[in-house]
Amino acid sequence: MTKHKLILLRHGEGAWNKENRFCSWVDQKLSSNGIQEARNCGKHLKVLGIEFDLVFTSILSRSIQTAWLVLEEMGQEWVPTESSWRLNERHYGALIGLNRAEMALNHGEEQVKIWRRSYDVAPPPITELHPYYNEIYRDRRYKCCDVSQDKLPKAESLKEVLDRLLPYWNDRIAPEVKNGKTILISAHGNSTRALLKHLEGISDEDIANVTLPTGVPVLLELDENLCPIGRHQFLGDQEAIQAAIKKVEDQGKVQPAAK
Ligand SMILES: O=C(O)[C@@H](COP(=O)(O)O)OP(=O)(O)O
Repeated sequence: MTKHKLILLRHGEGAWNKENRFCSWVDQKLSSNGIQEARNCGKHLKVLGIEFDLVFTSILSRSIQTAWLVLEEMGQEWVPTESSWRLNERHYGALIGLNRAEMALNHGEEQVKIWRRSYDVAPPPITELHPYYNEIYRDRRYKCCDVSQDKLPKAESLKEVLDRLLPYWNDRIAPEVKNGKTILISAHGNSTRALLKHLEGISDEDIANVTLPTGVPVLLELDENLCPIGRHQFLGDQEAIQAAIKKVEDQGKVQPAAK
């Protein structure tokens, strides 16, 4: 049986991951910890003998920077890389820039969980009054997309992320996987969750329980029809990975001191 190896990666920790703010389409760079996470990821993949043929990223710096650092650690900087807005993080709309724990205090942990992890509920849309509206929509990178600027999202559910990601997967990435290319997709928590949901056939309910920590490579093995052979695996120290997953889940809870 043909086995295609696909590595999915949520970028290393970004400055706003650290501050527990919804970052989404704001172009934050990696924190020093995030740089180290990306480097460690590259070291780990090198030890495993992975040889990439192609790399796909979003058009947000944290995913591109992560891919560079991974490739540098692996001595594979030459590997062709392609970036698309379709791999961008979920558009968190009006929540962009807000602190998750403060939102939990003001709106309740359950509401924050619905905004973060439900499949088909979108957060309230971003408007022109939002402090990051211009920074996002006046950015030149969004003039170079395969849709016009006015068609870009103003908020997205995970379902809407999958809807805009799927054409790129089907037309651009899947054919390369089928051709036997070993591929790294360096993207984001929710764009990766959307793709995993699609490839593994995870239900709308169960996807709420899939959480990705930063900088941890996820291995997915696929057969010739791109059906998964077994479940996705987090590569690395399993205990540390479980602790990192819990930390991401707890970001949407009221901080103990404020309870
Ligand atoms: O937009 C963000 O802040 C996080 C995801 O946030 P949550 O869905 O985990 O709240 O995306 P990423 O760091 O992967 O780019």
